Amino acid sequence: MIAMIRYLSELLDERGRRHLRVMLAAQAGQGVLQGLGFLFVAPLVAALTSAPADWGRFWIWAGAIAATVATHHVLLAWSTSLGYVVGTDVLTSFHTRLGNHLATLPIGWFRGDRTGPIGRMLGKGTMDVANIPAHLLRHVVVGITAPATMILGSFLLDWRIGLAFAAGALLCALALRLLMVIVRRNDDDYEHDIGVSASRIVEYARQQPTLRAYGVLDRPELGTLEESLARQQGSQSRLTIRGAWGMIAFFGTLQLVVTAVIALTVGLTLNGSVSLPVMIGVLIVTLRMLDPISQLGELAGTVQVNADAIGRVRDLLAVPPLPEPITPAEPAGTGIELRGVRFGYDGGPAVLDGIDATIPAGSFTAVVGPSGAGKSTLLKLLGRFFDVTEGTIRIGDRDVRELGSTGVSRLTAQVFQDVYLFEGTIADNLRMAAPDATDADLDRVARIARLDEVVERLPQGWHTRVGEAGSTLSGGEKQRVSIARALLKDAPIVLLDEATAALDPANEAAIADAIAELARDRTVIVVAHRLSTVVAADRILVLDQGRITEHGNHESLLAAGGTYARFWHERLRARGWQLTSEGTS
Ligand SMILES: Nc1ncnc2c1ncn2[C@@H]1O[C@H](COP(=O)(O)OP(=O)(O)OP(=O)(O)O)[C@@H](O)[C@H]1O
Repeated sequence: MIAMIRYLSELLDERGRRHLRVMLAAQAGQGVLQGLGFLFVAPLVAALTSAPADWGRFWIWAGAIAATVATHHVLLAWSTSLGYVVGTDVLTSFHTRLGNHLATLPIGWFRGDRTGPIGRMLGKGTMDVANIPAHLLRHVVVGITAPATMILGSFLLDWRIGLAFAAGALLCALALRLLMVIVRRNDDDYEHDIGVSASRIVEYARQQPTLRAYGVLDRPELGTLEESLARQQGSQSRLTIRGAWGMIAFFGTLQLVVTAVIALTVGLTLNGSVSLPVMIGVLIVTLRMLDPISQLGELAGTVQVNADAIGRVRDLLAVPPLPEPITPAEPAGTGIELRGVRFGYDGGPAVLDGIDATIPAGSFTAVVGPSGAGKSTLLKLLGRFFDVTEGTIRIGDRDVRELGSTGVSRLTAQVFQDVYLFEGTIADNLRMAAPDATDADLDRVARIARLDEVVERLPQGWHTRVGEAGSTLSGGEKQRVSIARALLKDAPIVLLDEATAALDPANEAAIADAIAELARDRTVIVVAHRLSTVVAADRILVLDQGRITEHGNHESLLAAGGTYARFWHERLRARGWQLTSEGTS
């Protein structure tokens, strides 16, 4: 609980932390007053049952009880409204901190399988975290401070009963801890499974055309969607059932403790060592204590689930951002130099293993190699989707880490295989690259990228919404939009991952022309899959198992008669550039 409060306060700014402190103090005050109110019953009964009745003392204690009840209610109203204030503070700060942090994470971190968990964290997770100060903390704080006050007070009534209460409280605390551990373990599994099935559902909906094209309804290697939903249901019912067993254990312990204390008190009263008013006071305290403690037990599962949500937010906030320079350096040119570049995903084995290459400014470089050689990874490192594990990548004589992400993004335009077009018109999708671009600018880049013929064909031209046009735009046409967008950005370096999918001859020729245009006065690095692109390149880097095994131009590599030449002749026969690992053996 202390850890949960500490995490909460980490999420808040100074004003929010002040609100949180005041709210906690008010709730603790509430608990103490509740405990005192019931403890005061014993002296009140003693004043009433003394012979003769001591009305003076009776009214003093009755007044004290009335004052505690009234103040308790004032604090209750105050802390409840503060709870909503802190909940709103947490919500605002949560979104701002997460949003800011996500913006600093390496682009490569945003893998498809993270969509589900992030979506869930920003939706349900947000509400879970805000729920803690708004609804839960009061019950937790009062559930601890009220019984603690009553237990301490009971030592004043009779030390033996006080000791029994203290031992019982310890047992109840252990049972509560057990309940929370059970919930935490099972909630972790449940959250994992629900994140996986959320990602699978999104994938299932998005990838229908591919799945149907191959006559399957699912990706068997990942298990069926039904299986992932069944796993989620399984972990949900385990959470519920095991949580229920934890609750039974907790409430059983509580009942046992209450029965033992009552039996002890009655026994001590019967043998004359405890007075009747003390017995009545203890009985009232014992029964009243059940209320906040039971609420604590009932809410323990929810508290744990919400505390887990905070834990996940902390984990996400702990993902190291890409280090950014305080003052980004200015590159002298757009030549690229890679020295001893090594990289492995998530600290795993090296996917690129000692890459050395020089890519002169204004050159057109094609990267070729078998599937899985590391070609796309190399492109991603050049775009600073990740930082290298070892070595350096320099643009214009400056390490990309000195240029910062914004600097690298300003210098590069990226055209990747999976062209993502945002909801909006074709013009909107292009203007993402240059919001102030005029219609004439759009027409100019469309001509170069051969997008003009696509726009002319569409009934609403530039104003065709991409959502509607999704079905009418082919893969090649989408890549033309992407190339036009890169042209509009007018960045000096273009990173292009050529589509592997087979294109019709018209699209293939259009894209080849567009790439040639792109390369006219820019530094272009293409992961090339088409023979026409490879031949057009000034330089070819042959990548195999994370290393550059050959480099040169088409003629020199053919003449060398090595891997490239073998691939070239094979692919020429196959009419396409689809290298496979087997080809190298
Ligand atoms: N996000 C990722 N996390 C972990 N491993 C990855 C990730 N992306 C790629 N890899 C692995 O890195 C290796 C190189 O992948 P990369 O996509 O760079 O190869 P490639 O040469 O571009 O292949 P292809 O031509 O098939 O696209 C592969 O073994 C791949 O499984």
